[in-house]
Amino acid sequence: MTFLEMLQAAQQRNRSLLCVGLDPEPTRFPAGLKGDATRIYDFCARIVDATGDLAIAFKPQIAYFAAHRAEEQLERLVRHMHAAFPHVPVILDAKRGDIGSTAEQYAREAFERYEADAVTLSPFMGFDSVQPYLKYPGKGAFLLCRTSNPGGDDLQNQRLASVDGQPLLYEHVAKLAQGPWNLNGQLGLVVGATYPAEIERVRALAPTMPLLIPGVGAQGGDAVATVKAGWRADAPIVVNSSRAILYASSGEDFADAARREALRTRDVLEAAKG
Ligand SMILES: O=C(O)c1cc(=O)[nH]c(=O)n1[C@@H]1O[C@H](COP(=O)(O)O)[C@@H](O)[C@H]1O
Repeated sequence: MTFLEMLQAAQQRNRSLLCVGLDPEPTRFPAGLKGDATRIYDFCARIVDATGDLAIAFKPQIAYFAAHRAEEQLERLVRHMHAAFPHVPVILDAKRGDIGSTAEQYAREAFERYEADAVTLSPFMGFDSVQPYLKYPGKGAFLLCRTSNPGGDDLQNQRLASVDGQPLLYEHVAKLAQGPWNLNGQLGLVVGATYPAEIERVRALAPTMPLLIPGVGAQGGDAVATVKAGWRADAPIVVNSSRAILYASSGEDFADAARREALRTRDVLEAAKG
């Protein structure tokens, strides 16, 4: 099964475009777990169990584990995701980007060590920095294109005078990813929910690619506008929310509250398909 097929199957099975982001911050854990980095797995596994039937994907952010020396907890968590929800793909958010020989190690880390189904990558170093990830059949790679943060403007909105049609940098990334870089149909693009007009533009340039769209929830992106701009029946969108789900309650009921928020967001996204 290809990564794209996995996404399509999860979308249909769970009737969902919602990606549950795992960005565990021990200081925000509920009493009993609060401040204890050895309990990252326990916190995240409760969230996974409470939301897995509502998700098109899970997206653990590697920095939140590595910063606490919790890489082994991340390995265990991904194994748990695969065992409990085998039809829900896992996107490792690592935003890697390096020369080919180093990229081979990052690819091995993402796909062999952590057993992720897809990874996020920075395309800044060019195609040879992306190619090693494409040697893993069935795995996906999402390239940062038009990111959700305000500073995304600094480079991504610059015009490339040397390229035909003088596109903006993010438009050029979208064209490369839809065209010559997408050797085996493994690529997708990252576009922020905070910029629906740019989602629409990316969708026009990359009509068949899966889009990973973070920025609803804590960053205030418009979920309805996101779906209207990016969703197509034959090209999935994966709309990520992390903190709004993880920290929906700081009490003992955190997993139930996470489920309620995931359900609410899932339903808003579904309704917006029209
Ligand atoms: O690649 C990403 O996942 C990503 C790209 C982007 O443009 N913006 C963005 O927020 N992200 C990630 O998506 C998550 C958003 O988290 P919340 O703002 O808490 O929903 C974080 O893990 C970010 O690192």
